[in-house]
Amino acid sequence: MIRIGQGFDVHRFQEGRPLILGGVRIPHSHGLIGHSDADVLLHAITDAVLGALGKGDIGTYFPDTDPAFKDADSAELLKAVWEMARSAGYKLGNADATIVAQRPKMLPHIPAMRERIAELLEADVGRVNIKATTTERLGFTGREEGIASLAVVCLVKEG
Ligand SMILES: Nc1ccn([C@@H]2O[C@H](COP(=O)(O)O)[C@@H](O)[C@H]2O)c(=O)n1
Ligand SMILES: C[C@@]1(CO)OP(=O)(O)OP(=O)(O)OC[C@H]1O
Repeated sequence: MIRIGQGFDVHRFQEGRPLILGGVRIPHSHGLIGHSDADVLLHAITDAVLGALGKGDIGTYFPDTDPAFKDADSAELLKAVWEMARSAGYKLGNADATIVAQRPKMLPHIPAMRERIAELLEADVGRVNIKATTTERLGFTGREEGIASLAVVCLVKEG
């Protein structure tokens, strides 16, 4: 059995916040704000896993009104969702994601993000691909107001 899910998320920049993407701290003047640590890449991947499972979205399980998830480590949220996939008998086929950001340059940080995401999804790093693009200074990402991420996840189960 093969199941596919997609995810999309956006978070706003604020000066002086830590920037955490794909579970990796990235040096930058601004970080993202949210109820959690605002890891927009892990949120998109979490939603893609839930989409593949047909189990709703990240806010269904971790509401942004619940103080329990204030400043939550998004890696822990993805781990909990991955446990749902694993207990249903799925393994990662592959994950592919795009970070939409004018700055900072993501390329130097992508190997570390791939390693961390592969670890969270209990898969070889070759099954995880992360890309980055600017929007050529157009729109909210181009104005550096925030970062968007998109993700697709394919889950596979024997039989
Ligand atoms: N924040 C970003 C954005 C892009 N990259 C890398 O640059 C390449 C060219 O980006 P364009 O938006 O001009 O197509 C892109 O393919 C990425 O490799 C990046 O590292 N960080
Ligand atoms: C992760 C959660 C929960 O802390 O909060 P945020 O960091 O605001 O992220 P978002 O992608 O807006 O929605 C999911 C939330 O429920």
